[in-house]
Amino acid sequence: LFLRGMSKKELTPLQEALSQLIRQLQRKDPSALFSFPVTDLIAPGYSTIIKRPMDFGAMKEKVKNKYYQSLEELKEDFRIMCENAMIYNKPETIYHKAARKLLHSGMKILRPERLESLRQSIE
Ligand SMILES: COc1ccc(Br)cc1-c1nc(N)nc2[nH]cnc12
Repeated sequence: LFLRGMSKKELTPLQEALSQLIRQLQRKDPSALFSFPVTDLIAPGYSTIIKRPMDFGAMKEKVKNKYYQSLEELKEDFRIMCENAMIYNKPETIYHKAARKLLHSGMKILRPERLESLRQSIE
């Protein structure tokens, strides 16, 4: 059978790079506040206030489905995820502060020169 030879784990270089970046970013979210979607149960009115919900689980799904065409698209989703939390949650909350801290450390992991050299290693 065709699938016999294909180990299911066979990822493209882009998928490998994206998965590695997500692993590094998730390490900066030890409370796993960003691992799963925010529900209206956890955060009343969230789905009406936040137009583009995003979380690490959704990012992994997009990698698996080959949705991302570039590293930059992952960076964009990561930024949206952090900004959502900073929009919905007031500045003095732990969630707003966690999001700001995550955004800051994530932008170091995703800094342009880092993505540039990663991009070259994929081509
Ligand atoms: C998945 O979200 C959570 C899970 C568990 C717990 Br406790 C809190 C959240 C959460 N709560 C709020 N208000 N804003 C967020 N932004 C990202 N996470 C959150």
